Amino acid sequence: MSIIKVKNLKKIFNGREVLEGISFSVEKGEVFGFLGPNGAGKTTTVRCVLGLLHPDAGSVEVLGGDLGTDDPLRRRVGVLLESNGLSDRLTAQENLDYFARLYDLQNPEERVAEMLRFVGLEERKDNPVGTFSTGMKRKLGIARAVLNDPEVLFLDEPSSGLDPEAQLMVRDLILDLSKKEGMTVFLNSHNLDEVQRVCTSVAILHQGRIRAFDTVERLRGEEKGTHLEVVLGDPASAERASEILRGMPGITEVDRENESVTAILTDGSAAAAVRELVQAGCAVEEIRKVRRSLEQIYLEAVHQAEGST
Ligand SMILES: Nc1ncnc2c1ncn2[C@@H]1O[C@H](COP(=O)(O)OP(=O)(O)OP(=O)(O)O)[C@@H](O)[C@H]1O
Repeated sequence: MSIIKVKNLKKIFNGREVLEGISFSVEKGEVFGFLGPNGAGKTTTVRCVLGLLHPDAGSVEVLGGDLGTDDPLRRRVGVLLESNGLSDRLTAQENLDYFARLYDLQNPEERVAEMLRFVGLEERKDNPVGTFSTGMKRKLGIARAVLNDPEVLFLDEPSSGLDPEAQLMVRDLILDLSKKEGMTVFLNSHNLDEVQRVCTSVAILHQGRIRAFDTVERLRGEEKGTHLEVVLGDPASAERASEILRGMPGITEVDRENESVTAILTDGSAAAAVRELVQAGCAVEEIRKVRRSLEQIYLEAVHQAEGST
């Protein structure tokens, strides 16, 4: 079931098409990463999805409706944009109490206590937020965004400006929300490592067009099998090894570059393949399983797009 559906979305600013008819969807329970270089149109897309900006063409649906016009629907959505939406003068508890009243929660005290625990801030609940570190403020911002137990959560650059430890805490919170609470998460981020670790699907936007949109697993080619790289002692040995691998069942997409041979293992074990190479007299120096990183995929998509414009 699609929680977010974007179809042929167009947005024009000052006569310039900033979004050129983009389409993507986010399924229930997914953590979706929305990627793209500066100025690609990510914020514009998110503002259209949240109903803060009116598209020039196309359609946007969140939980089957329009967030721009449907008040009850907005209560089923959590949003954490650049600012954490907190008052520095109030304590952590007072901040959440305020939003609990705003959302008209049924058991506000319980829910606020639960959320302070969830983000690990119960011991600091009586301190003014102005005394908090950037990481603590971000965690409280996430607690604020999920206070009303939303079905879908929008996060804009949740780890920007955070040190590695705080980034890790934010990442764990996102994974907890997705795995334990079954929340659908829309993550707008430049942090490819974070996206690779938490997202199940991604879209890459570049100059107002979607250049890639798929599950992380498929983009990394993992559904095809295990990607292997075999390093041999010399190019001749590598050529011989690639011929042998090409003739083996359960191995596809064999490619050689200098002393290195890459292949995809669709069936059988890497050890059995290496045994055959060694028995045939190939000087195998190293074998490793390789995974395409999201960074490679991202850079390829962006460079391809730049080459085609
Ligand atoms: N209100 C506006 N009026 C005119 N142009 C705008 C407006 N908002 C955005 N733009 C332009 O639209 C393009 C896309 O901007 P957007 O902020 O959506 O990009 P982004 O992908 O979010 O970038 P970043 O990663 O830097 O935040 C940019 O060229 C920007 O200058």
